[in-house]
Amino acid sequence: MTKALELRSVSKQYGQTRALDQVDLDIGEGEAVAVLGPNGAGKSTMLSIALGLRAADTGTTKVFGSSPVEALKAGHVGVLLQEAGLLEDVRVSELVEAVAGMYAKPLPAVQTMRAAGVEQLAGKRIGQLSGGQRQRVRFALALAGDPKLLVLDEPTVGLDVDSRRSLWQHVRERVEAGSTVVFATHYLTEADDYADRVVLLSEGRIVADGPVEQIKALVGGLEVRFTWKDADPGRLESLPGVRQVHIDGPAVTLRTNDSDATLRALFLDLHEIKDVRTTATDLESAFVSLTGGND
Ligand SMILES: Nc1ncnc2c1ncn2[C@@H]1O[C@H](COP(=O)(O)OP(=O)(O)OP(=O)(O)O)[C@@H](O)[C@H]1O
Repeated sequence: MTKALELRSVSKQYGQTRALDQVDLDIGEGEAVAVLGPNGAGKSTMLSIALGLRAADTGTTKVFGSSPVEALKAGHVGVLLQEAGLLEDVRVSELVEAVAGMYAKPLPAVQTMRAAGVEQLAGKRIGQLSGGQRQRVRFALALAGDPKLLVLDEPTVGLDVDSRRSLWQHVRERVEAGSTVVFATHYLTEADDYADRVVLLSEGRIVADGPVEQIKALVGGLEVRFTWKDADPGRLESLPGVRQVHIDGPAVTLRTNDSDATLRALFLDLHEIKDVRTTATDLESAFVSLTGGND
């Protein structure tokens, strides 16, 4: 089966900064993949190399089996980049129509504008739009060619809650119809809610790659939270199953491989604790643990 995206040993250096270090990545058609990582991890660099907008120093990149530039020319790829410039003097509908006109099989402009929530803004000039409205126009331009692959770099930055929801709803509809979506985000809940797979980047390297559930499982088990006024870290560390102890004032969080054993020992031993809760490790904890928490 043709892959939507294939990176092989891709490296990129800016001066002394190694932005990408031997990255291998395969994304199949129909996948929804979130690229996560702290600031400077290499997310934008990786996406722009995948799009042919920056050249890698070494390695190869293929989009639907061709070079990224050929795939773009063929109209297979729609792109939303961080803070991409827009022409200030043209009206929204004119811009959407102009971009659609560059593709072989575009969506009707009205449909694109409706999908991106900019229908009501069609007659406005770009220069009159707010930051969030501009971001929705960028999304419209990414959709204009009805692409098989959507690449979105932090697509919901600056969007209000309703606009975010509607953007993701549209993205999911496209994925369900067979399109591929790759997006970079800092919002872990977006990866959790809208991606099937998470690629975690840290210092230019992929440190984890898999289904959301698998990434969560990598850091393992459950968290046990409770309050204990004068928590004794040594005692907590010696409880069965406990891998990690975090104390913040009276609030204690334990990460454990064996929550049953941890809870049994807690209740037997420590009568002063209150408000015990257990929760599955969330993506945020997985992220902090796997990237060293420098976001
Ligand atoms: N044009 C450039 N010139 C020099 N250094 C650059 C350039 N672009 C990126 N870098 C550096 O490369 C590294 C990776 O940057 P990149 O923008 O890919 O990270 P990112 O994960 O997208 O970060 P963010 O979450 O902040 O958007 C960073 O250390 C950054 O400072």
